[in-house]
Amino acid sequence: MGMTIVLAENLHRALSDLDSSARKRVVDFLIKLQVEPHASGVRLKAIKNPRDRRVRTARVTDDLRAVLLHLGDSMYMVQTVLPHDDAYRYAEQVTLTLNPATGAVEALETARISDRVEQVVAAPRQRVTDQPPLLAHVVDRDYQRLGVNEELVPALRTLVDEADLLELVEPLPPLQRDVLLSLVDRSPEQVYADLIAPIEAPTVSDDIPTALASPVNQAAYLVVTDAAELKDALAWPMDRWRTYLHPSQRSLAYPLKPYSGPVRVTGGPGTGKTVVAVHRAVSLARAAEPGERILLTTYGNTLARALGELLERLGGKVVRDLVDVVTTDKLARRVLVDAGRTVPSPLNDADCLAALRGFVARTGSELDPQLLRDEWYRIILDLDLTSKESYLAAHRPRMRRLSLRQREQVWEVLAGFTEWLAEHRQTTFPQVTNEAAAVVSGWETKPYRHVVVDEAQDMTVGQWRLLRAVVPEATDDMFLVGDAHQRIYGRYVVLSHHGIHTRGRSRRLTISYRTTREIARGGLALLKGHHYDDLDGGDDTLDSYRALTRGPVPIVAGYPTLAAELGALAEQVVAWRDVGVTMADIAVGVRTHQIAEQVTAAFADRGIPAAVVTPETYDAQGAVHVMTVYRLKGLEYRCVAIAGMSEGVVPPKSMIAAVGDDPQAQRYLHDEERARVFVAATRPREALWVSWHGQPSPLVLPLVMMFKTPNQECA
Ligand SMILES: Nc1ncnc2c1ncn2[C@@H]1O[C@H](COP(=O)(O)OP(=O)(O)OP(=O)(O)O)[C@@H](O)[C@H]1O
Repeated sequence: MGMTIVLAENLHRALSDLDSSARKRVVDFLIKLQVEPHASGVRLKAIKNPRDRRVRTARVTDDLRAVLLHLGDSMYMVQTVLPHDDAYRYAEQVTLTLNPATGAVEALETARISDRVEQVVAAPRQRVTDQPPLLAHVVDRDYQRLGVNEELVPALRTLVDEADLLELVEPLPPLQRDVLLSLVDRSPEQVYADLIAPIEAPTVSDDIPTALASPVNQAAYLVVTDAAELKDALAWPMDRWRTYLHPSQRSLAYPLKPYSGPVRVTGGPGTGKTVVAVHRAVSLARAAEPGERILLTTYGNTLARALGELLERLGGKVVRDLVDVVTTDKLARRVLVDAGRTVPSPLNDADCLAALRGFVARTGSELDPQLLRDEWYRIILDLDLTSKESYLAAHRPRMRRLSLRQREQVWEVLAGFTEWLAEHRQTTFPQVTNEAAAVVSGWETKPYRHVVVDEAQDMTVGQWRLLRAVVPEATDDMFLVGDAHQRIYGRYVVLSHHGIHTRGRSRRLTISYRTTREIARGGLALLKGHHYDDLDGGDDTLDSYRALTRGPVPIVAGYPTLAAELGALAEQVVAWRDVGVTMADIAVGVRTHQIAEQVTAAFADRGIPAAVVTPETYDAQGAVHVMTVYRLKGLEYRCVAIAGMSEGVVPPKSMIAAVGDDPQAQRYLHDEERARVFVAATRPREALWVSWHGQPSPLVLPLVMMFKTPNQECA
């Protein structure tokens, strides 16, 4: 029988520093260790004077040594792989302990921790400054309750500078690091609620193999017992989230007992909602009874494709085959086709608007086609209203105010338009969705046992009706993730009004794993002073939203002309490339397709490869990805530029003119546009650029105030 091998998260970090041939040698070594531990190639050596007697080293290449801990007759934990001297230094000082507060198994580098503590305590700036300590609001008992190593406390009491804190936390295990960085601007109670309370059953076991099975440790260690699993876990490139979910994420995706009904998870950008949704789909698929199917759905094509890829990478083909990954629009068509109906290819939003324009021009109506489409989509079709009376009496949350006479006119034009569409054998997605919801409601056997929804904030009422109807009301029936701050299509929904009751089963994720603190701060500034809902009629807030890594300050700059702006942006792209960012890890988000074309043309003139991204080309290799801010939703890149953020473009002049002086309509327009800017601004993992020509859009002014360098003048 082979060995049980425990892979520490640390090892993955060490592997990312190695080139591919060295990584392959590490994988070969680990497979030998797992399969034939006594083979001649694997020599495990105890070292002199270890702090932890279980420590062993092993040769991987002439230069590289693995550092392991022998945890029992047939169990080894692999901590890291380092160059020879570093490996021995690490091996001498590492010690494996159980955190009494959290139950986490922690590999502590005691000497490094002591050195950092000494440095901080002795740092000259501590003595000359009269600033209060950074963590003055935390008392010793808090540290104990939050599982912070007691050796750090003297340094934590005195440090005044966040840079010192970053130094201090660098050698710590991930959970302690998260706790300490979170304490900078949160109370100990909030940090406890966010990071420690979600650790289910933090029963501290003295026995490390037993402790490794608890959720908190599954976040930092992967236990493997066969070579295939080992190979898969070390496949490259490796996404850390595949294996090391944060306890607050893991407890959502892999709950200890079934949920008694629908679950709602909210959280700001990059908090891992998609990752949790995909893990949830995997966990449901693995537990599925024969014949049960799972639906994993979202709003747009690009995202659905990305979800399918994540699912397969995480769960493999067996899981992928049990889960239908489709947009909710496609689901609607599929249901009708399965019911034997003929469905013409539906018009998309833009085509529907064009058809309405033509119809309005032919009938001589003076109503604005955009308004007509909004009334049709957001009220008549969304609420599935089939009579004029029901339309005139309908509740109109977040819609433009219209007089009774105007609404009568709207109904008449739209009744005519609906007939015209039917005569021409055309339909739209909301119509197909309503028909599908009605059809599937009548089915005794539902097509799915579980439904998982990503980007829930952008689903329409009609889509919720359909989603509720495709799955029976039962345990674990629906799992929804979303964020109203990122609602870019203005669909305000109260889930409980549509038979989706999540009360008592809602959770919020708060740590962004994507953005830097600087970018998160900018994102929050964009939304400051505005209110957001929690998808179920309550309020949501990003008060506890935070990022843990640092990065460059966003570049926020205005130019006199579009040509000057795109010239400067091209220089920035070259600067990113020069520091090693690949072209396909750079995205440019703009407000319109026309500006997207102008960006690619300007880049082409300067020899920078760039492609306007569609769902089919979203992974275009070797080129900067240029797209509208809508398409950036759900995606992420190392560097993101949002360009053309000028007054009159964001929001577009034509839309401002169309809403006229109705203050409510103006507010909704600005809310939607703000959400788009917010979504775009929170896509980068490392660097953000925001620019405009002429005057800046009022929506980016908070960024201008926060980041603009004094020598950059607005044009
Ligand atoms: N536990 C984790 N450890 C490391 N990385 C993680 C973890 N969870 C998520 N990530 C990474 O953080 C990034 C954001 O995750 P994800 O896309 O799931 O967030 P999201 O909340 O859906 O974001 P958005 O709302 O902005 O679309 C991804 O790169 C993901 O791989």
